[in-house]
This record gives sequence, C-alpha cells and structure tokens, in this order.
Amino acid sequence: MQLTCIDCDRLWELHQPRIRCACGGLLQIEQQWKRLDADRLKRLFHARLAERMTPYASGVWRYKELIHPELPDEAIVTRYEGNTGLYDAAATARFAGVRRVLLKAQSENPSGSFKDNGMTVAVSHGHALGMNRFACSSTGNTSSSLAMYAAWCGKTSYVFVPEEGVADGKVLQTLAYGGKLVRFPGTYDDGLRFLEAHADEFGLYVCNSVNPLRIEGQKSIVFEIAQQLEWSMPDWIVVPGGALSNAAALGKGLQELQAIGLIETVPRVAIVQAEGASPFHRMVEAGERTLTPEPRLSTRASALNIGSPPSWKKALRTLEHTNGVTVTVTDEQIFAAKQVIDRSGIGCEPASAATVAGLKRLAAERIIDKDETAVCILTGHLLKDAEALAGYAGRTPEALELRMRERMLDRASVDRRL
Ligand SMILES: Cc1ncc(COP(=O)(O)O)c(C=O)c1O
Ligand SMILES: N[C@@H](CCOP(=O)(O)O)C(=O)O
Repeated sequence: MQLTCIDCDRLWELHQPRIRCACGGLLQIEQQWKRLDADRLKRLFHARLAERMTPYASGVWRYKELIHPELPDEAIVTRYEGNTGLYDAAATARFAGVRRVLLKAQSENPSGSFKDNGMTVAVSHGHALGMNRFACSSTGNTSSSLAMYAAWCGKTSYVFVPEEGVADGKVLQTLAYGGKLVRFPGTYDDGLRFLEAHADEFGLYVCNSVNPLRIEGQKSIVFEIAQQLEWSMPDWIVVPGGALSNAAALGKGLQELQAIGLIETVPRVAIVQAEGASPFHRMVEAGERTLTPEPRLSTRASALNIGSPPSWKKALRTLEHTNGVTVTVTDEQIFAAKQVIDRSGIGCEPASAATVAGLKRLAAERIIDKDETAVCILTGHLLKDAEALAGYAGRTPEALELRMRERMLDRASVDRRL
C-alpha cells in the first residue's frame, strides 16, 4: 500500500501522517489487487458474518483485505461499525416515483452516522503510528465520530465546530464522548483550512476526509451493499454531497470491486446537493473542471453547509467512472422526503433525505427510469438534528388534531380525538 497524489502521481509512504502531497494535491491509497481471488474473498466475507467480538465482526474490518491489509489486528480501534440495514422501502419508492428503493441506513452506526465507517480506519491508522492527539473540523457528525473513537482508544480529540448552524445534539454528543471543543466564527471550510495549516505544529492527526484512510474505510459502505445484494448491483446509488467524501469513496470502492471481479456491472451514481450549498453541482452543470467555492451557505440540512468540498476531484472521477449525475434539491424538497422516510419507520437527518428528494427529481426529469432500482444512502440518524424535527413534527395536521385542548386525559376527551 502506498499513497499517491491524485494531481501529480508522486508516491508517499504510508508510515508517516500525511494529508496532502507537496504540490497541494489530495492523496489516495493505491492497493495491489493482483493476487486476490474473487470467489475466495466472497467465501471469506460470508464466513466473517458469524464473527463475534473480534475486529472482523465489524462491517468495515470484515473487508480488511480491501481496506488496510497491512494493519496489525491489535491496532484496530473498532465499535463493530457498519453492519447496517439495507431496507426495501415501498412507500419511499412510491414517493420517489421509481419501482424499487433500498435505503442503506448508515444512521445505525454506533455514533449515528456514516462517518464511523471511515473514522475507525483513520483512528486505527493514527493509533498505529503512535499519534495521541486527533483533530477535525466538523459540522457535528465527524466530531461525534472522532470523539467516540478517540475516547475508546484512550486518546484526546480536538474538534473545531462552527459557532452557528450546527445541530445542538451533535455538539452535545461530541462533548459527552470527551471531545475538546473549539467553537469558532466561520464554516467547516475555515476550520479545515486552519487544521491543514497548523496540525503539524500542534502534533495533531487530522481525521477529516482529506485523510485518505477515511476514504478507504468509507468504501466499506458499498462493499456491504454489494454483499447484501449478493454481489449484484442496483441501477443507481444515490448519495448526498457535502465535502464529497462519500461520493469519492463510492467511486473508488466500485472501481475496486469491479477490478477484482466481485461485481460485473457498476451502478450509476447520483450526487445530490442542497440548493443553498451546491458548488460541485454548479461546476458540473457548467461543464467546468475547476471548482469555485461558495462563500455563503444556506441550507437547513446543516451537515451539508460546505462551500469548498475538498474531495471534489475524486468525486468528479466517480461521476466519470459511473456515468453519474449531479442534482440539487430545495430545503422544502428535502423536508418532504424526510417526512416520508421518517414515517416509513427508518428515519434520518435532513442531509440524508436529500438522496430521496434528489431521486424523486431525477425520476421526474426521466434521468432515472421509473423501472430502475436505486439504493439511497441514509447518512445520519433521525435524532441527530432535533431542531429539524421540531420544525415540522409539531405542525402536522394529525398532531394538531390530537392535541388535548381540554388538557384532560380522560376516556371521553380521548375518544373524541381517535
Ligand atoms: C449526515 C451527513 N450527510 C451527508 C454529509 C455529506 O457527506 P460528504 O461530506 O461525504 O459529501 C455529511 C457531512 O459531510 C453528513 O454529516
Ligand atoms: N458533515 C461533515 C462535514 C464534512 O466532514 P469530513 O469528515 O468529510 O471532513 C461533518 O459532520 O463534520
């Protein structure tokens, strides 16, 4: 395994903490697949489904050979992340206007978001390198995930979280795990810029998705989808786009699954951005190949308030490799989709619902055919953003109808309302 610069192809050793190449380009892990046998791997991954209380019981480390084969098992910091449900969601399919929708609930991860798939690998790697101080910039999920894993292996986490526009629950969760919180006026982008400039001075190991180990871990989401579908892929996979780590990991994972021979066909990827934070979509739509950051961000899907997505070049490769598309959705469309997902019994935070809103729009525009099957990745748990719930749950007609106007909980007053 080596690190390669995605801009100039320079190689770097993996045995030192490094985020970017000397030229400023992002790095990615190069794996050597030559000796891997697809059928043997399928049998191995299947057998590991029976593991209990070993690192291989994790839905990430089950695929260790494809993620970080060189890491000693003793260095693995795991909460048995992954192992999340893939649900056939009929009501959501009806809402979106396509034949079949499967919801991949990364919200079922131990800290409640897809970040755990990547964070277990980044923290394990940093731990193996002997790092003691871990850091990230975050809109709340990355910080919760990092604080959880750092606590679990007895290390310290320093998390940089914008003063405004971050769900309170995520900040409280981060603090509860013992994360050292730095609040600052600005955005995720400002926090990340600060860390990239100063992490070395402070001896901090950066666990944002600019760290290529995060991307290696997040590949496991598509590995797990493929295994759950018995190595036969859907027509589409739909992801929300913020920093674009998921889009990057999805593309890399799919490319590797195909190269090894674990899957034959690659699904198309749709990246959905919120209208108020859509620099990547605007670039793609304009047919440009340089991203212009968006300084003013305004979506109530607060996890997506990212104006300068670091992984945009990797996400562009994903689009190219999968014949993918981008689309934007309004906050109204996001919340309409969220209500359907919540009512279906799965639930998610607003950023995740952007997938189903985007799917509906793409189906309406006939970019996605009504007879096609889509997997939507639900990135975060319903309870992550209670403010968003308060925004609509108390105002539904049923809630008004059932409110006890007489303030009497007796048989007769309840009877009149049911
Ligand atoms: C819940 C949730 N969904 C989606 C995203 C966007 O994912 P990505 O940054 O990988 O594009 C984030 C954070 O970035 C998030 O926290
Ligand atoms: N939504 C994310 C922001 C992107 O973080 P990164 O981990 O991809 O760098 C968050 O929860 O912080």
